[in-house]
Amino acid sequence: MSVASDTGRSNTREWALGPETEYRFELDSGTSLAIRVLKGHAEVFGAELADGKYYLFGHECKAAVFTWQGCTIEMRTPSTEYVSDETPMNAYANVHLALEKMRVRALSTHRGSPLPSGPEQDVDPEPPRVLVLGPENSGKTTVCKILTNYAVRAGQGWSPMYVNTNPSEGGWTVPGTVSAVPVTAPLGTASPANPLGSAATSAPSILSSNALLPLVYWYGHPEIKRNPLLMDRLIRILGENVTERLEGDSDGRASGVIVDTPSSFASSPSSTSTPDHRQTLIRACVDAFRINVILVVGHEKLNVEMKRTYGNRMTVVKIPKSGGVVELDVQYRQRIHAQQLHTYFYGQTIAPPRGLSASAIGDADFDGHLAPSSSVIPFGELTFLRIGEKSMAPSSALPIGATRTVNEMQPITLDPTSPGSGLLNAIIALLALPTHPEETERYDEEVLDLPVSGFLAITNMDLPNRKLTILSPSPGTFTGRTAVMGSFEWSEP
Ligand SMILES: Nc1ncnc2c1ncn2[C@@H]1O[C@H](COP(=O)(O)OP(=O)(O)OP(=O)(O)O)[C@@H](O)[C@H]1O
Repeated sequence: MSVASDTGRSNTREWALGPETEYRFELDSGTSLAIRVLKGHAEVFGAELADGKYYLFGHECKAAVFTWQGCTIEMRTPSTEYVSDETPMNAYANVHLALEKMRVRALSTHRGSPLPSGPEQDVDPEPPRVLVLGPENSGKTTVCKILTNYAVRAGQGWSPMYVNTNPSEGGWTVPGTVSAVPVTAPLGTASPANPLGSAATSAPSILSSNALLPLVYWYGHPEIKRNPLLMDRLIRILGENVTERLEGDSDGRASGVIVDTPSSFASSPSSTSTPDHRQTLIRACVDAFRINVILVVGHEKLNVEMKRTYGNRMTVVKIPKSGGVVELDVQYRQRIHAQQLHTYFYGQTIAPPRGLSASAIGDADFDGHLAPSSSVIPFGELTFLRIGEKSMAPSSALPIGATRTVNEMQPITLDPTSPGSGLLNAIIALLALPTHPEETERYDEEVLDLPVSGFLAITNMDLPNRKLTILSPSPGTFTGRTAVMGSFEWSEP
């Protein structure tokens, strides 16, 4: 049972939540919410809330506070809110237990310890490498977060590798990327601008104890159909790097891999002229991350299709979609992209709701302010590239017999002096330096395989003096570096 009561203090309310219920909320633009647990235990998408500590939510965050045994929570300035006792948490917890068993067996084998007894005694123990698929707004990212957070909280020292292959979601950096990171502490949910918590690259030092250093590749666009070939290549290169990293780390390997995917992997794009690349991209993920478990969130047809394609060599399980998942529309997603870009450069700041002072919050949550650096550099200091043509029809849409002069993966050097360069206000990815210096001059397709060391925004172009102004998270020199443009634009808020 859930009971709300007014505490008498302005804009403060208490909710008593019954066992296995969740308090769901949606924040309007410009509002924030502070929640603390007064009694019992509660969690947000698998991350436990410490007793008595205020947790701030902002930037149109939509989330839920779930409790297994019941609890009392207090909140300030609630907006859209309701309590539900119909959640899929039991099903998700069962999946977690099954994955946990796989981890324990994989680690025991590696350490040469006897395997825990059970019917799987004869099966070669492999850690869980999980691919999460589902249609738009099915809650895939939330499932990935819950499973990752439960693994981290299991007290076994697991550090599951979280892989984000959804370029529409910023993950730890900016939208337009694919990334991976071994997670060692529960992933928070304060703002959709940081859907997986903060990363070390842009997090202030006060958060660094919890900071993550993701491996990031730049795709450059929010939609997969823009350049599926590039996406395929990035997934494979990310997979190679993840596998390489885990080879030397047996405990990390036993923790397994959890891969979040874009919704376009689950449903064909509506345009009839666009070839259906989803099967190819699902296969790219399966191969790249050596997937052995596929979770399909609430989609019977996809579940059947996956069982038919992969059922003979791995576990394919359909899991229920939560009734709490919010339908996010295109405008919301665009606002969040802008917010994510802003957060990357300026940090995350959530103003506490009215009536709650900064000292009551008592930590960095409410002010993760960063100071980016703006510098003026000559045109020649950076080499600018774009991958493929600006607007490119898929190969299948070309007239029969026609071949294109520029392919989807060809890096094209951009001339900042040319009026159509599109560089003004572009978000650009600064590529990591090649490990072999003799490769610095290569602008062939291999440049695509370089990870990103950071992102920049071009805020001004001075054509007469051949200079541009660049916003970067921290001061630095860019001489001789290569930067790749995508389709994201910077706008000062
Ligand atoms: N139980 C819940 N209660 C309230 N909000 C929720 C709940 N579960 C998920 N949400 C919210 O619903 C939104 C969509 O969820 P999520 O991002 O997990 O879906 P998705 O399937 O990964 O989305 P996409 O279509 O971008 O692939 C998010 O804002 C998330 O925080």
